[in-house]
Amino acid sequence: MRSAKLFQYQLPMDSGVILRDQRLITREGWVVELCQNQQLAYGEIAPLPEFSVETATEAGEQAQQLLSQWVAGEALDLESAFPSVAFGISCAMAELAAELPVMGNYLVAPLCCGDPDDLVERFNQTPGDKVAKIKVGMYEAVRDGIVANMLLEAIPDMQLRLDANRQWTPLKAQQFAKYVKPEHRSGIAFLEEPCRLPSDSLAFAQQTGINIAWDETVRDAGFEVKAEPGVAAIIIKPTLIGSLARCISLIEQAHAVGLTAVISSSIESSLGLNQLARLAQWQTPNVIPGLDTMQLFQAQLIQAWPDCELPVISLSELDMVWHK
Ligand SMILES: O=C(O)CCC(=O)c1ccccc1C(=O)O
Ligand SMILES: [Mg+2]
Repeated sequence: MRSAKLFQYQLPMDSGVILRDQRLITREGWVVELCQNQQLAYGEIAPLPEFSVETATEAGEQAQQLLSQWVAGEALDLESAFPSVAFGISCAMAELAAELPVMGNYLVAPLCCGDPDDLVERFNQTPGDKVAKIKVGMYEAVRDGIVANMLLEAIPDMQLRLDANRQWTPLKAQQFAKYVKPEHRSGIAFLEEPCRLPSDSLAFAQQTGINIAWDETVRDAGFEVKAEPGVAAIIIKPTLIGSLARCISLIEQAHAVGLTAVISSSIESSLGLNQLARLAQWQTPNVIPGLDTMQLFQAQLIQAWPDCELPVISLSELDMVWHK
């Protein structure tokens, strides 16, 4: 016997969360509940404004269709579903089948704003490799270069991940690189998407010896996982990519050609973030995931994130919008 429910959630965000051109005041999404033989399983469907192709409304409508099929015992075609819907439903199905292991990797790469004392303190509080991430490309490229160089000098045993989100022209990317001393460049684990064009990013990596990672490019039509000089990693944001099976296939392809795969958040609530930590522990056990996004919220959802003190909104407080 099967039944399914869909709940709607809205969570208040911290005041300063900007997505591309838009301030994100509330995070909106859906919680899927699957029930089979009295066993319950959950998943989160949360298209990210400015990043997802689908809206929350469209995702909710498609989720209802797919959940109806699931209740009727039909096979689901998640590969043609919206990525956020495919991810949320496949997570709930994997939980039900006890395929998604319970243990998570909660050692996130701290998102840091450039203060080395801040980072040193965070590293002192957490075990594991020292890996941090900074966003670049928002201010002067030269300033970004100086900050990166300073952090690498201050914490020599740290691996730094940088993320430019395609903000630089090739010239600006060069200006950045000029300020990172050659001896520090190996301390950069990777720089995500320096330039608008992937070909410019590749040329940058090969000219500067700074490794890059694909993030946006992974979601471009026709993307193929392949080893290329200067490419170290691919970033997997499941809510933007699709089903667990699709994410795992990309991870396996990356590993097969010697690339690192990094599971990363699309600003899911604590519910989805916990599942991402579990996916990371399962499929990329030796890689610190990019999941330091709880700090962007003012509340958690259903399941708390480790050591996060924000209030937790329970399932019974959500509106059930559909059930079958
Ligand atoms: O990757 C991380 O460490 C955090 C997540 C993150 O950076 C992100 C989250 C949502 C949308 C875009 C981005 C981004 O890569 O800039
Ligand atoms: Mg990015």
